[in-house]
Amino acid sequence: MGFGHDGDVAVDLIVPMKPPAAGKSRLRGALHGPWDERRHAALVLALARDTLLAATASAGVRRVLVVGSAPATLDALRDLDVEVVGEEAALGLNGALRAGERLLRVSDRGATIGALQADLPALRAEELAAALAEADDRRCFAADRHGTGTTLLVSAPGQPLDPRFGRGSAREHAESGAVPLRLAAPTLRGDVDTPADLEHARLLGLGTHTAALLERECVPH
Ligand SMILES: Nc1nc2c(ncn2[C@@H]2O[C@H](COP(=O)(O)OP(=O)(O)OP(=O)(O)O)[C@@H](O)[C@H]2O)c(=O)[nH]1
Ligand SMILES: C=C(OP(=O)(O)O)C(=O)O
Repeated sequence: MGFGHDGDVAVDLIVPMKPPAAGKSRLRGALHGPWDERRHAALVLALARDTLLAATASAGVRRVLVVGSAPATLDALRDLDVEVVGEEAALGLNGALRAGERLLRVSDRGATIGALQADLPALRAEELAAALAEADDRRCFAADRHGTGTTLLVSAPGQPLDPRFGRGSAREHAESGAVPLRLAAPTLRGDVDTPADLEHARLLGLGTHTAALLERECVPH
């Protein structure tokens, strides 16, 4: 349980996403010019694409399930090694994560389930793998670089994920008994909610899709 055939940890990850044009509203000032739905959605999808490429390349990751509130808006991600499903109803962020967990447990009741944010464009597979290894069958979380949000929550094998994402989620996860991961993992903690976060991720080293999009959009650096 929680281990792959080779004896390594094996985690099924859920990545929740709103429609890209609607999500990440605090990032609306990141691109130049008047806000444009199509360009904003392209940025949000680029962030997700880089996140998902790192997640699927990470040791210790078995499946990656993207749970979208409107999955048709996520078609651009279907060429990746991920599954894309929709919520049956508007469930909210934690409801969508619980729905993803139920779906994954149909295949493996004893699975180790993780929730990963979709806005980690500098994420390195090695850092995610190290975080999953440190979790070591305990319910654990990685706080974001500000210490307030959560970028990764992992269940114990076969045990509830019990997601408490939202404002102040790092504290909520700690108070619910999840163990804070200690490793530095700056790219895992570098979620992008604001233009300042995007600049921080750029300093860490953006994934190729976000970097190319910013280059096309002529965002100075
Ligand atoms: N499937 C699903 N994903 C959600 C839902 N609400 C939020 N998310 C996703 O969860 C992640 C974190 O959500 P939030 O912190 O609310 O981010 P956001 O709403 O995209 O960003 P802001 O508009 O800037 O607050 C983002 O990737 C969202 O797209 C939901 O109801 N269903
Ligand atoms: C919902 C969360 O993320 P964000 O930083 O995108 O608000 C969270 O950290 O729980």
